Amino acid sequence: MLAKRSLRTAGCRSSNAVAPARLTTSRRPLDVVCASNAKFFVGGNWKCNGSVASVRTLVDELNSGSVPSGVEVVCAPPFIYIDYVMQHLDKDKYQLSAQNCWISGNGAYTGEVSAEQLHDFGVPWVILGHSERRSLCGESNATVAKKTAHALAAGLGVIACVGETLDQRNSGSMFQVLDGQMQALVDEVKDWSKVVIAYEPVWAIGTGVVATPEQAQEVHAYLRQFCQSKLGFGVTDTLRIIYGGSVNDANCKELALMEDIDGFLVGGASLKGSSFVTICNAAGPKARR
Ligand SMILES: O=C(CO)COP(=O)(O)O
Repeated sequence: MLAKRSLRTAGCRSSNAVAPARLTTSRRPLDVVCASNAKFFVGGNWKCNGSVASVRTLVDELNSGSVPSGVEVVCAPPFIYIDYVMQHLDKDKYQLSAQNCWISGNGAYTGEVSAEQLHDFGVPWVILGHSERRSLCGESNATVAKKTAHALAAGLGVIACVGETLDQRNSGSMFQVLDGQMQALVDEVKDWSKVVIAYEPVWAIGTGVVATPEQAQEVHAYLRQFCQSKLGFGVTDTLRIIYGGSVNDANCKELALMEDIDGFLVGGASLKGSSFVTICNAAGPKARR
């Protein structure tokens, strides 16, 4: 494990929020590290939501919204709607992402979509290691890391997700869990220039219990220092570490102010065009031309 620091866990935003229990560790404060110099990054993970009609409406809403050119915005529809979204979403504002891909190339893998196929079809990004795939589909750290390396080799950019459960946070194993998830990636990934790390605490996903800006900042700084110690400043200078978990149009600005938050991965609020566009505009001075 890396440096030691204390965790502040009070102050969740939702009235029906269940705040993760307070805990302290004997961690030392982290060295100050610089936040990423790359563009602010906002991803919309539509998950397994939508219909032909609702996707059409969402695409229209997104196209009518104004997004700063200094923010990189990526939308991740379910596979079945990618073609429609590719045809109709404004490419000047939005890029496309898949939500998953297979661990290797084309072959006898019924029901899967390969990174090579995504690249061939013109999809530049893929989300890998989302906690829903880890918990519901049994994807291990090693699987996620191998998928990431394969997708990068196939030419995709990867939004690689990490994050702890509430039990792990409360029992004090959060940093070990994050270390394990990150180390697996460090072991497999050779070129980090097309990797975005999404810190998504599982207890904040779809719960309305957003991490406080301080909670998110603390983990982002930890992850950045982890990468700095393993990969060097050359990588962390441009590595985006984005936050996901109950981000919405009301809480995004406050989170975006934190030094080490380089963007967001948005679930529920990405299904409403106006909310997602507001989140894309939360970068403030972090939006780089
Ligand atoms: O899982 C998420 C994005 O990948 C976050 O989902 P919510 O924004 O709905 O909490």
